[in-house]
Amino acid sequence: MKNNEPTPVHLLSGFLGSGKTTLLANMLSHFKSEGLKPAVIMNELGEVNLDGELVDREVPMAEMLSGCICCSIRGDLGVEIGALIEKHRPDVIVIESTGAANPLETIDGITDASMYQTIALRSVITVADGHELLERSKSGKGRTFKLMKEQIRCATMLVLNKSDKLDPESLVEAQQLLREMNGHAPILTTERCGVQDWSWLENGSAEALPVRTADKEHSAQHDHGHAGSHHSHEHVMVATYYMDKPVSSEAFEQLLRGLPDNIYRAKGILTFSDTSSGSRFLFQYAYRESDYIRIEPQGKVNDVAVFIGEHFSRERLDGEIARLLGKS
Ligand SMILES: Nc1nc2c(ncn2[C@@H]2O[C@H](COP(=O)(O)OP(=O)(O)OP(=O)(O)O)[C@@H](O)[C@H]2O)c(=O)[nH]1
Repeated sequence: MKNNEPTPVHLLSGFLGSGKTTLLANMLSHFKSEGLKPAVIMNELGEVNLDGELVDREVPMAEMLSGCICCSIRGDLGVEIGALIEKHRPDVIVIESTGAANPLETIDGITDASMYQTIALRSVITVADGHELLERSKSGKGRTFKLMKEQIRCATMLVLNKSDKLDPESLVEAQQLLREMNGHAPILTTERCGVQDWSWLENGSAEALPVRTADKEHSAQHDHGHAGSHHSHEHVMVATYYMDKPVSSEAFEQLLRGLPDNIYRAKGILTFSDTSSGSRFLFQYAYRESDYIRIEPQGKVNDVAVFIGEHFSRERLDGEIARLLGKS
């Protein structure tokens, strides 16, 4: 991992018992076979992490117990990520959320963390138990089904697991259902999450959920690395820009005012060039309202702006940020 490159983060979501831990174990073997050093954050609602027992003991792991990362212990996520990076310098971090977690809230928690840590959310992988999904879709209501749908909708990669429990006809039905709920994410059909080709971890999903720095040189490298797959997915959810210098507060406010409606949330930490020297602000933007709080962060904290929305044009935002930084 190069020093200034954000650590990629993959979020594993999926309903209780769908096969998340099975997939996690397979993912970790894959990373290790590539010579990469993974680290894991596991979240359990209970007091003990039983799944942790199933995962390779050599892999650094933080356990967040007795609460759900999407709500009660969300603030701790950044602290845990920071501690993992500091102590183990992993090449990649995988977060397994509880099956009960609301994925949008969890994504929000990760982007909160990216204000304090140099990380980049690269993919949201949702595991679905095909049989369970079909059963629940037949009744078509209830909170569980709603949550399942939400987890599927947010995914940049869908794993349709437990294919052994479905006859060929039901398998096609389950695939179609996933496609209806999420028109963008590729679908992998698996038994025991036996993924054969992991290449999407390095590129496909990263393009679907681009998180990049505003640094030109870095972007150029990034673009070069992924040449050819640039406009294959437009389902953009999060765009993160690490700012390498102060920006004008007026120009920034203008950028926020000009955001399209499908970018509904933004937040970050910025140093403004037109306020008294060294002034750093935490900004929040939601539902077209922005809010600034003056802060004095302890230790090294990046200037960063995170934008969250659906299907927005990343190119346009890239351009706006470059202009803000006086780079175009
Ligand atoms: N039949 C069948 N069972 C599977 C498959 N994949 C996983 N399982 C089993 O399903 C159970 C749940 O798998 P896990 O990987 O623990 O699922 P999880 O999503 O992490 O579960 P929670 O931690 O409870 O949310 C385990 O007993 C697995 O052995 C599959 O493809 N087919």
